[in-house]
Amino acid sequence: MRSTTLCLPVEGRPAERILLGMKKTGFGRGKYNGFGGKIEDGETPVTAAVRELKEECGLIVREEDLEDMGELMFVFPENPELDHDVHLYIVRSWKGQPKETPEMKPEWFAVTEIPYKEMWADDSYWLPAVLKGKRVKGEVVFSADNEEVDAITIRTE
Ligand SMILES: Nc1[nH]c(=O)nc2c1ncn2[C@H]1C[C@H](O)[C@@H](COP(=O)(O)OP(=O)(O)OP(=O)(O)O)O1
Repeated sequence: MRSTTLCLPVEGRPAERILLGMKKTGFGRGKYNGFGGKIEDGETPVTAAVRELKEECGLIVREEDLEDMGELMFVFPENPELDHDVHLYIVRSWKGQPKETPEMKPEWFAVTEIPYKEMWADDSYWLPAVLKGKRVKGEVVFSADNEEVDAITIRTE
């Protein structure tokens, strides 16, 4: 099973704005999402999160500026090869400006205007808690078409 990262740049504490990216290629194409991807051999979740953020939207962050917001497991019963876990991070400090890359088109949203209908179906269950500063741990089971949530267990800390 693969492990991935998902990093959410935000402004404000509590969060007032969030940077999301419209994914242009690969898994989750056509959806707004945080920035991240597979943890490669030899990487830690944190080093992978730093690399992916730069690759996908050009922001340069320090490892110590990543706030660990927990871990989620995504299960696709009809496509077990898609099963993966994701290490979640929030970051509030970076260098550079968000820029469009071949993978993602970044866009700022007020936290009151997050486009949940154009995001992965699980996000509306856990993202509000994470934006309030709560760490989450949980599991999401997707429907046969990978578009709906069939079951979800989220614990907040
Ligand atoms: N249900 C879900 N909800 C969510 O909010 N993010 C999800 C998600 N399922 C996957 N993701 C995120 C996690 C991770 O950042 C990304 C998937 O990473 P992958 O490595 O599979 O895809 P990529 O096409 O980005 O590949 P690489 O960048 O080449 O590693 O999508």
